[in-house]
Amino acid sequence: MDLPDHKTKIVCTIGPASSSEDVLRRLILAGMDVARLNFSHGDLDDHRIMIKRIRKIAKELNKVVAIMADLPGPKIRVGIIENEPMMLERGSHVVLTTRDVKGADSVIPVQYKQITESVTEGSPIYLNDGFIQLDCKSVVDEDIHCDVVVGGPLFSKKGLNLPGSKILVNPITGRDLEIVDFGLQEGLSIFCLSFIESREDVIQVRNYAASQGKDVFIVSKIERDNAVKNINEILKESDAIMIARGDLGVEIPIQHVPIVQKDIIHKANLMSTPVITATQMLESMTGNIRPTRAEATDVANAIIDGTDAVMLSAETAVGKYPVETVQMMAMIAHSTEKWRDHTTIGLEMMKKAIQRMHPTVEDMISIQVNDALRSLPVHFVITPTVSGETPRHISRFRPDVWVLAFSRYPLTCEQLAMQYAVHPVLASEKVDDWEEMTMDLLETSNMIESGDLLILTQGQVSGHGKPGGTNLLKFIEVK
Ligand SMILES: Nc1ncnc2c1ncn2[C@@H]1O[C@H](COP(=O)(O)OP(=O)(O)OP(=O)(O)O)[C@@H](O)[C@H]1O
Ligand SMILES: CC(=O)C(=O)O
Ligand SMILES: [K+]
Ligand SMILES: [Mg+2]
Repeated sequence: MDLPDHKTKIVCTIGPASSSEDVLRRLILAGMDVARLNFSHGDLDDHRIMIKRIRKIAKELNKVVAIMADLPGPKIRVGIIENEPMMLERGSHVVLTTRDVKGADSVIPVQYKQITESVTEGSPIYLNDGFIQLDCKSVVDEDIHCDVVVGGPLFSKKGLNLPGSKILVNPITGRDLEIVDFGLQEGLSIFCLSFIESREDVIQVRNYAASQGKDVFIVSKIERDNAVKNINEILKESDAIMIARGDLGVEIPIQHVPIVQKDIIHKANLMSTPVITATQMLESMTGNIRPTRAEATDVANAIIDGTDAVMLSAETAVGKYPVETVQMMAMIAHSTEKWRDHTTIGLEMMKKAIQRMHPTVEDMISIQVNDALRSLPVHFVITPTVSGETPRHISRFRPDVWVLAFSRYPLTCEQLAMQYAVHPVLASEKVDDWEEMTMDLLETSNMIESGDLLILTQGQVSGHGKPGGTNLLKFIEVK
């Protein structure tokens, strides 16, 4: 068993720059915990190949690497631009059209047919993550006439945002459900829902999978104003949250993003819901070997805010330095986490907040484990788990020792790969004495020595493998 020297988890978007076996292997060795497949790009056959390849290499390296399918949702995109990039000049006039044409001569095709109903005179329209801004002047049949307020180069398939306008399509599209079918067939369980607005959207996908007899792990992407407003109800229904700052930073005023990030992370931490901070974290490393000071600080601040995982998009999908970017992220995490160990303010705040919210037995166990970690020189926390609940509860306090989560269930291990300070380990089906098994493993891996102190959490032996039953805390001194 190899433990990294940072506890923040790293999510990498896989794309042309990272799809070879060699790069994937180096990404995993550099610290990739979760591979994100963005189903907005590539076809299902490409994704099938990637799933097989990632699984094969993870197995060779004996490492849990989760695969996360990010569904397109109703993301609006421009179509194909003939001579890329199309340069949009400030003050000039362009036409967005739903006609089936290629982009040329200031005419830009858009795939979302109802855009002509969504916008009216005065509606702001953003392209390419908000870098280009248009102002709607008039809608004539299938054409939207616009002034360019902020210009720039436009490439094919870039996103289009309409903050403040009503989007006339359900956040969960037919295409999304087809991809869920595909993912379930390929043995995936983790799905990211793009542009959701309410708990109903999450429930729809969960019920859809349940109707096929499958459990899914849902990562709700917060990238619309309504999702920010409905964060409490969305958190209750979701298994994880992603702060998808790319679209979020256009859908809400960009100056609100930092505080929304802190607020959502805090709420997710209290509920033991893992949270991923995404987009532009080390963006300049797409082309450069070093990040900017602001980017390095952004990664560190997200960790200090309490994020479980940090995510790379273009940096690993299409960047020049995918492996170096992951190494950089790991170094920033390592350095930042060392600082966190010197503060207990977070622990006290978390304890008070949890005690105000009707704590359960599991909440109290997690508080006691973390209290013990502050007072005693504990080496590891060992949490045999069925659903992953116990390690998640303990992890939310951001402990400075590893929580070793042993599970018989491969999907539980994958789902724990995005959890701060939790190291999932796939255990054999046959284990019945967890204490004996884990002690043997730690000894043979030379991870413990005589006199070391460990904590083991245990549930009632019900024989049903029913999750949620952890009610014992045991201190073990290594003989
Ligand atoms: N599988 C892929 N194939 C080709 N390019 C990809 C792939 N995945 C990502 N990219 C590229 O990397 C960039 C950043 O990736 P990212 O996943 O953030 O996509 P996005 O298009 O901005 O949309 P989203 O809002 O869904 O994240 C994209 O603009 C795209 O050019
Ligand atoms: C990741 C993503 O979808 C975003 O940042 O918008
Ligand atoms: K997507
Ligand atoms: Mg997005």
